[in-house]
Amino acid sequence: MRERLGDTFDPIAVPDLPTPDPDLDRSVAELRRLREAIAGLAHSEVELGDIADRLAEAADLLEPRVPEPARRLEAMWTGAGSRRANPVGGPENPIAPPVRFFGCDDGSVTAEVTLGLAYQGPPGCVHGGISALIIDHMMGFANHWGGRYGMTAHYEIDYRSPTPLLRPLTFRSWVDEVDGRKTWTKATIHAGDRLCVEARGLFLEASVAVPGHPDRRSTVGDGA
Ligand SMILES: CCCCCCCCCCCCCCCC(=O)SCCNC(=O)CCNC(=O)[C@H](O)C(C)(C)COP(=O)(O)OP(=O)(O)OC[C@H]1O[C@@H](n2cnc3c(N)ncnc32)[C@H](O)[C@@H]1OP(=O)(O)O
Repeated sequence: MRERLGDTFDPIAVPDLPTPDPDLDRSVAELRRLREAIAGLAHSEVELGDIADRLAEAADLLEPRVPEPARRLEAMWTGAGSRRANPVGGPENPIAPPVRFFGCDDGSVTAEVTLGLAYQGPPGCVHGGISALIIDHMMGFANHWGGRYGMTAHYEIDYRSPTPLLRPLTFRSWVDEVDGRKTWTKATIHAGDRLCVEARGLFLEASVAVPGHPDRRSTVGDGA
Protein backbone atom coordinates (compact mmCIF):
# COMPACT_ATOMS: atom_id res chain seq x y z
CA MET A 1 0.00 0.00 0.00
CA ARG A 2 1.34 3.43 -0.92
CA GLU A 3 0.77 6.25 1.51
CA ARG A 4 -0.02 8.93 -1.02
CA LEU A 5 -3.40 10.28 -0.07
CA GLY A 6 -4.59 12.38 2.82
CA ASP A 7 -2.24 14.98 4.21
CA THR A 8 0.87 13.46 2.64
CA PHE A 9 -0.49 13.30 -0.92
CA ASP A 10 0.51 16.06 -3.28
CA PRO A 11 0.19 14.79 -6.82
CA ILE A 12 0.10 18.12 -8.63
CA ALA A 13 2.38 21.10 -8.32
CA VAL A 14 0.77 23.60 -5.98
CA PRO A 15 3.34 26.29 -5.23
CA ASP A 16 1.06 28.21 -2.87
CA LEU A 17 -0.11 25.25 -0.80
CA PRO A 18 -0.31 26.67 2.72
CA THR A 19 2.12 25.13 5.15
CA PRO A 20 0.42 23.54 8.13
CA ASP A 21 0.15 25.83 11.13
CA PRO A 22 1.12 23.55 14.04
CA ASP A 23 -0.85 25.62 16.57
CA LEU A 24 -3.97 25.49 14.40
CA ASP A 25 -3.66 21.73 13.92
CA ARG A 26 -3.07 21.33 17.67
CA SER A 27 -6.12 23.51 18.48
CA VAL A 28 -8.28 21.38 16.20
CA ALA A 29 -6.91 18.17 17.75
CA GLU A 30 -7.81 19.52 21.21
CA LEU A 31 -11.30 20.49 20.00
CA ARG A 32 -11.79 16.95 18.71
CA ARG A 33 -10.80 15.57 22.11
CA LEU A 34 -13.28 17.94 23.73
CA ARG A 35 -15.97 16.93 21.24
CA GLU A 36 -15.64 13.26 22.13
CA ALA A 37 -15.39 13.99 25.86
CA ILE A 38 -18.50 16.20 25.84
CA ALA A 39 -20.43 13.65 23.77
CA GLY A 40 -19.53 11.03 26.38
CA LEU A 41 -20.32 13.26 29.38
CA ALA A 42 -23.79 14.35 28.36
CA HIS A 43 -26.39 13.43 31.00
CA SER A 44 -23.73 11.90 33.24
CA GLU A 45 -23.25 12.81 36.90
CA VAL A 46 -20.27 15.00 36.07
CA GLU A 47 -20.63 18.69 36.98
CA LEU A 48 -19.94 20.72 33.83
CA GLY A 49 -20.54 24.31 35.00
CA ASP A 50 -16.85 25.09 35.50
CA ILE A 51 -15.93 23.49 32.16
CA ALA A 52 -18.62 25.49 30.32
CA ASP A 53 -17.23 28.71 31.85
CA ARG A 54 -13.70 27.88 30.72
CA LEU A 55 -14.86 26.99 27.22
CA ALA A 56 -16.79 30.26 27.03
CA GLU A 57 -13.58 32.05 28.08
CA ALA A 58 -11.68 30.44 25.18
CA ALA A 59 -14.49 31.24 22.72
CA ASP A 60 -14.60 34.89 23.92
CA LEU A 61 -10.86 35.10 23.33
CA LEU A 62 -11.11 33.66 19.84
CA GLU A 63 -14.20 35.24 18.33
CA PRO A 64 -12.95 38.84 18.09
CA ARG A 65 -9.83 37.59 16.27
CA VAL A 66 -11.70 35.70 13.53
CA PRO A 67 -11.30 37.34 10.09
CA GLU A 68 -14.27 37.78 7.76
CA PRO A 69 -15.45 34.38 6.43
CA ALA A 70 -14.94 35.75 2.90
CA ARG A 71 -11.20 36.12 3.59
CA ARG A 72 -10.94 32.61 4.94
CA LEU A 73 -12.83 31.21 1.95
CA GLU A 74 -10.50 33.00 -0.42
CA ALA A 75 -7.39 31.69 1.34
CA MET A 76 -8.89 28.23 1.60
CA TRP A 77 -9.21 27.95 -2.16
CA THR A 78 -5.70 29.17 -2.80
CA GLY A 79 -3.80 26.25 -4.29
CA ALA A 80 -4.95 23.09 -2.56
CA GLY A 81 -5.60 24.83 0.75
CA SER A 82 -9.12 23.48 1.13
CA ARG A 83 -7.61 20.01 1.31
CA ARG A 84 -6.63 20.88 4.89
CA ALA A 85 -10.05 22.35 5.71
CA ASN A 86 -12.45 19.77 4.29
CA PRO A 87 -15.11 18.26 6.59
CA VAL A 88 -13.78 14.70 6.20
CA GLY A 89 -10.39 14.38 7.81
CA GLY A 90 -9.24 17.97 7.21
CA PRO A 91 -6.76 18.68 10.01
CA GLU A 92 -8.00 22.28 10.18
CA ASN A 93 -11.67 21.33 10.52
CA PRO A 94 -12.96 20.56 14.03
CA ILE A 95 -16.09 18.75 12.79
CA ALA A 96 -14.09 16.39 10.57
CA PRO A 97 -14.06 12.79 11.74
CA PRO A 98 -10.52 11.42 12.00
CA VAL A 99 -10.16 9.94 8.51
CA ARG A 100 -6.96 9.44 6.50
CA PHE A 101 -7.13 7.97 3.02
CA PHE A 102 -4.58 5.62 1.48
CA GLY A 103 -4.21 4.84 -2.20
CA CYS A 104 -3.77 1.18 -3.14
CA ASP A 105 -1.99 -0.31 -6.13
CA ASP A 106 -5.24 -1.86 -7.38
CA GLY A 107 -6.67 1.64 -7.93
CA SER A 108 -8.87 1.71 -4.85
CA VAL A 109 -8.68 4.04 -1.89
CA THR A 110 -9.06 2.80 1.66
CA ALA A 111 -9.35 4.17 5.20
CA GLU A 112 -9.54 2.64 8.66
CA VAL A 113 -11.78 4.73 10.89
CA THR A 114 -13.17 4.35 14.38
CA LEU A 115 -16.08 6.72 14.97
CA GLY A 116 -16.95 7.94 18.45
CA LEU A 117 -20.15 8.90 20.24
CA ALA A 118 -20.47 12.24 18.48
CA TYR A 119 -21.33 10.34 15.29
CA GLN A 120 -24.08 8.14 16.70
CA GLY A 121 -27.36 7.53 14.87
CA PRO A 122 -29.19 4.37 16.04
CA PRO A 123 -28.11 3.12 19.49
CA GLY A 124 -24.43 2.14 19.35
CA CYS A 125 -24.32 2.69 15.59
CA VAL A 126 -22.95 5.26 13.19
CA HIS A 127 -25.47 7.81 11.85
CA GLY A 128 -26.28 7.00 8.22
CA GLY A 129 -25.62 10.59 7.17
CA ILE A 130 -22.10 10.42 8.58
CA SER A 131 -21.42 7.23 6.61
CA ALA A 132 -22.74 9.00 3.52
CA LEU A 133 -20.57 12.06 4.16
CA ILE A 134 -17.40 10.02 4.44
CA ILE A 135 -18.31 7.87 1.44
CA ASP A 136 -19.08 10.88 -0.78
CA HIS A 137 -15.76 12.48 0.04
CA MET A 138 -13.93 9.20 -0.29
CA MET A 139 -15.39 8.60 -3.73
CA GLY A 140 -13.90 11.98 -4.65
CA PHE A 141 -10.51 10.72 -3.50
CA ALA A 142 -10.96 7.46 -5.44
CA ASN A 143 -11.75 9.48 -8.55
CA HIS A 144 -8.65 11.54 -8.03
CA TRP A 145 -6.56 8.42 -7.46
CA GLY A 146 -7.99 7.05 -10.72
CA GLY A 147 -7.17 10.26 -12.63
CA ARG A 148 -10.79 11.48 -12.67
CA TYR A 149 -12.53 14.40 -11.00
CA GLY A 150 -15.96 15.94 -10.79
CA MET A 151 -18.89 16.94 -8.67
CA THR A 152 -21.32 14.45 -7.19
CA ALA A 153 -24.42 14.48 -9.39
CA HIS A 154 -26.15 11.46 -7.90
CA TYR A 155 -25.48 8.67 -5.51
CA GLU A 156 -27.33 5.79 -3.99
CA ILE A 157 -26.53 4.09 -0.75
CA ASP A 158 -27.65 0.77 0.75
CA TYR A 159 -27.34 0.22 4.48
CA ARG A 160 -26.91 -3.55 4.59
CA SER A 161 -26.26 -4.04 8.31
CA PRO A 162 -25.76 -1.74 11.32
CA THR A 163 -22.45 0.15 11.30
CA PRO A 164 -20.97 -0.03 14.80
CA LEU A 165 -19.55 2.92 16.71
CA LEU A 166 -16.28 2.57 18.62
CA ARG A 167 -15.02 -0.27 16.43
CA PRO A 168 -12.58 -0.05 13.52
CA LEU A 169 -14.39 0.28 10.21
CA THR A 170 -12.83 -0.28 6.82
CA PHE A 171 -13.91 2.12 4.09
CA ARG A 172 -13.05 1.32 0.47
CA SER A 173 -13.80 3.11 -2.79
CA TRP A 174 -12.85 2.66 -6.44
CA VAL A 175 -13.75 3.96 -9.88
CA ASP A 176 -16.16 1.51 -11.46
CA GLU A 177 -16.87 2.96 -14.90
CA VAL A 178 -16.06 6.02 -16.97
CA ASP A 179 -17.79 7.53 -19.99
CA GLY A 180 -16.82 11.00 -21.22
CA ARG A 181 -17.55 13.49 -18.43
CA LYS A 182 -19.16 10.79 -16.29
CA THR A 183 -17.47 8.70 -13.62
CA TRP A 184 -19.31 6.03 -11.63
CA THR A 185 -17.62 5.21 -8.37
CA LYS A 186 -18.37 2.54 -5.80
CA ALA A 187 -17.70 2.41 -2.07
CA THR A 188 -18.19 0.04 0.84
CA ILE A 189 -17.93 0.09 4.61
CA HIS A 190 -17.09 -3.12 6.47
CA ALA A 191 -16.91 -3.91 10.18
CA GLY A 192 -14.47 -6.81 10.13
CA ASP A 193 -15.79 -9.14 7.42
CA ARG A 194 -19.34 -7.84 7.68
CA LEU A 195 -20.64 -5.54 4.93
CA CYS A 196 -22.40 -2.56 6.52
CA VAL A 197 -22.84 -0.10 3.68
CA GLU A 198 -22.42 -0.05 -0.09
CA ALA A 199 -22.83 2.91 -2.40
CA ARG A 200 -22.49 3.98 -6.02
CA GLY A 201 -22.08 7.56 -7.14
CA LEU A 202 -22.17 9.44 -10.43
CA PHE A 203 -19.65 12.25 -10.73
CA LEU A 204 -19.70 14.77 -13.57
CA GLU A 205 -16.74 16.80 -14.69
CA ALA A 206 -17.62 20.37 -13.79
CA SER A 207 -16.05 23.46 -12.33
CA VAL A 208 -17.16 26.10 -9.85
CA ALA A 209 -16.06 29.70 -9.36
CA VAL A 210 -13.32 30.16 -6.75
CA PRO A 211 -14.44 32.56 -3.99
CA GLY A 212 -12.73 35.93 -4.28
CA HIS A 213 -11.26 35.08 -7.70
CA PRO A 214 -13.99 35.71 -10.29
CA ASP A 215 -11.57 34.81 -13.08
CA ARG A 216 -10.71 31.38 -11.66
CA ARG A 217 -12.65 28.14 -11.52
CA SER A 218 -11.93 24.93 -9.65
CA THR A 219 -12.62 21.41 -10.78
CA VAL A 220 -13.72 19.74 -7.54
CA GLY A 221 -10.96 17.32 -6.72
CA ASP A 222 -8.04 19.62 -7.43
CA GLY A 223 -8.13 21.04 -3.98
CA ALA A 224 -11.05 19.68 -1.97
C1 LIG B 1 -3.29 18.86 -4.23
C2 LIG B 1 -4.18 17.78 -4.67
C3 LIG B 1 -5.19 17.35 -3.70
C4 LIG B 1 -5.71 16.02 -4.07
C5 LIG B 1 -6.81 15.62 -3.24
C6 LIG B 1 -8.01 15.46 -4.05
C7 LIG B 1 -9.05 14.86 -3.23
C8 LIG B 1 -10.35 15.07 -3.86
C9 LIG B 1 -11.40 14.83 -2.89
C10 LIG B 1 -12.58 15.58 -3.34
C11 LIG B 1 -13.72 15.16 -2.58
C12 LIG B 1 -14.84 16.05 -2.84
C13 LIG B 1 -16.07 15.31 -2.71
C14 LIG B 1 -17.15 16.24 -2.46
C15 LIG B 1 -18.10 16.17 -3.58
C16 LIG B 1 -19.17 17.12 -3.37
O1 LIG B 1 -19.63 17.35 -2.29
S1 LIG B 1 -19.76 17.93 -4.74
C17 LIG B 1 -21.11 18.85 -4.03
C18 LIG B 1 -22.43 18.22 -4.32
N1 LIG B 1 -22.73 18.32 -5.72
C19 LIG B 1 -23.16 19.45 -6.28
O2 LIG B 1 -23.32 20.49 -5.66
C20 LIG B 1 -23.47 19.37 -7.75
C21 LIG B 1 -24.62 20.27 -8.12
N2 LIG B 1 -25.03 19.96 -9.50
C22 LIG B 1 -24.49 20.62 -10.52
O3 LIG B 1 -23.75 21.58 -10.38
C23 LIG B 1 -24.83 20.10 -11.89
O4 LIG B 1 -26.01 19.33 -11.84
C24 LIG B 1 -23.69 19.19 -12.48
C25 LIG B 1 -23.36 18.02 -11.57
C26 LIG B 1 -22.42 20.07 -12.68
C27 LIG B 1 -24.14 18.65 -13.80
O5 LIG B 1 -24.65 19.70 -14.55
P1 LIG B 1 -24.39 19.73 -16.11
O6 LIG B 1 -22.95 19.76 -16.38
O7 LIG B 1 -25.20 20.85 -16.66
O8 LIG B 1 -24.96 18.32 -16.54
P2 LIG B 1 -25.97 17.99 -17.70
O9 LIG B 1 -25.37 18.56 -18.97
O10 LIG B 1 -27.35 18.36 -17.33
O11 LIG B 1 -25.88 16.41 -17.73
C28 LIG B 1 -24.75 15.75 -18.24
C29 LIG B 1 -25.10 14.27 -18.26
O12 LIG B 1 -25.16 13.80 -16.91
C30 LIG B 1 -26.48 13.27 -16.62
N3 LIG B 1 -26.86 13.71 -15.29
C31 LIG B 1 -26.78 14.95 -14.74
N4 LIG B 1 -27.23 14.95 -13.47
C32 LIG B 1 -27.59 13.67 -13.21
C33 LIG B 1 -28.13 13.05 -12.05
N5 LIG B 1 -28.37 13.71 -10.92
N6 LIG B 1 -28.39 11.74 -12.13
C34 LIG B 1 -28.15 11.02 -13.26
N7 LIG B 1 -27.62 11.57 -14.39
C35 LIG B 1 -27.36 12.89 -14.35
C36 LIG B 1 -27.39 13.90 -17.67
O13 LIG B 1 -28.52 13.10 -17.92
C37 LIG B 1 -26.47 13.96 -18.87
O14 LIG B 1 -26.37 12.67 -19.43
P3 LIG B 1 -26.19 12.47 -21.01
O15 LIG B 1 -27.40 13.08 -21.66
O16 LIG B 1 -24.91 13.20 -21.40
O17 LIG B 1 -26.07 11.00 -21.18
